[in-house]
Amino acid sequence: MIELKNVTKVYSGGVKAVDNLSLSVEKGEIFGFLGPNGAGKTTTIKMIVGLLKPTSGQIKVFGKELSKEPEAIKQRIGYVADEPLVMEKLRGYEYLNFIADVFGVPSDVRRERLERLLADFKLKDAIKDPVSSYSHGMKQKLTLIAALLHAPDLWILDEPIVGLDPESAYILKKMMRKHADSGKTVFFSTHVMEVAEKVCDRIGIIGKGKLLFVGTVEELKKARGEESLEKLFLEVTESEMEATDFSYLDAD
Ligand SMILES: Nc1ncnc2c1ncn2[C@@H]1O[C@H](COP(=O)(O)OP(=O)(O)OP(=O)(O)O)[C@@H](O)[C@H]1O
Repeated sequence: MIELKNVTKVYSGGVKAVDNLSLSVEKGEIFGFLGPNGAGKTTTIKMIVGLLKPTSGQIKVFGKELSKEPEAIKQRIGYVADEPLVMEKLRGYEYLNFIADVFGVPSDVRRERLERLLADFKLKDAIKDPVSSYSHGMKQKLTLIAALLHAPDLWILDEPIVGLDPESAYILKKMMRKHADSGKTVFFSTHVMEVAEKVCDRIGIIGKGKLLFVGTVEELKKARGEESLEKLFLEVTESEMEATDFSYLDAD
């Protein structure tokens, strides 16, 4: 479904954000992409959705080479960025209709899907309001709905859970499971270990642009011992947090 082969991205300033990364994500799975801040998750995701070009390496999605058939691939992807960027001057429904037009969603299908998605994410009441009046979480839900409107085969979600209220997070996790169980694919990044542990079929851990682990959480635990995923994550990414002395924060 997604295949990255020796993918490297060096930004113009010289930062090597992704370093010779090879990874396969299978059809029908929820794949969680984990890594500390600045590890290269967003850069990888932006390359998979065709927003950034790799410096070297090859990316295939749906068995097609991204550099050769970008449009055909993008039509089948639903992408949510880590920062909800919505045209603020539009009203919610204007934005969603604009996106549905871009993806050519027929009006009857659009109406039905919108009805369901707006109800599920409790955004029905706000849909007539200008996006500029939305909270961060509401904008996030709007971009999620926009990404799912054309019923994409592949969902690519950059930090989709943080910022959502518990009910919306629960609904999204359920939707992700249903999507994968119907033979489709979900690739998402997260910092939240609990989400990764509960929701993902497999995880990939990235640190300083390099892939440090790929497999199931059980495999990770087997390889490293029965620790909490959080502790394993810190170990794998060689975090120094365990050894840090925080006593300087205490009052005398
Ligand atoms: N446009 C850019 N130009 C130069 N360097 C960049 C650019 N975008 C990201 N970087 C650098 O590339 C590295 C990887 O960043 P990236 O945003 O991919 O990490 P991330 O894992 O998504 O982090 P976070 O969890 O904080 O969102 C970082 O060192 C970052 O400073």
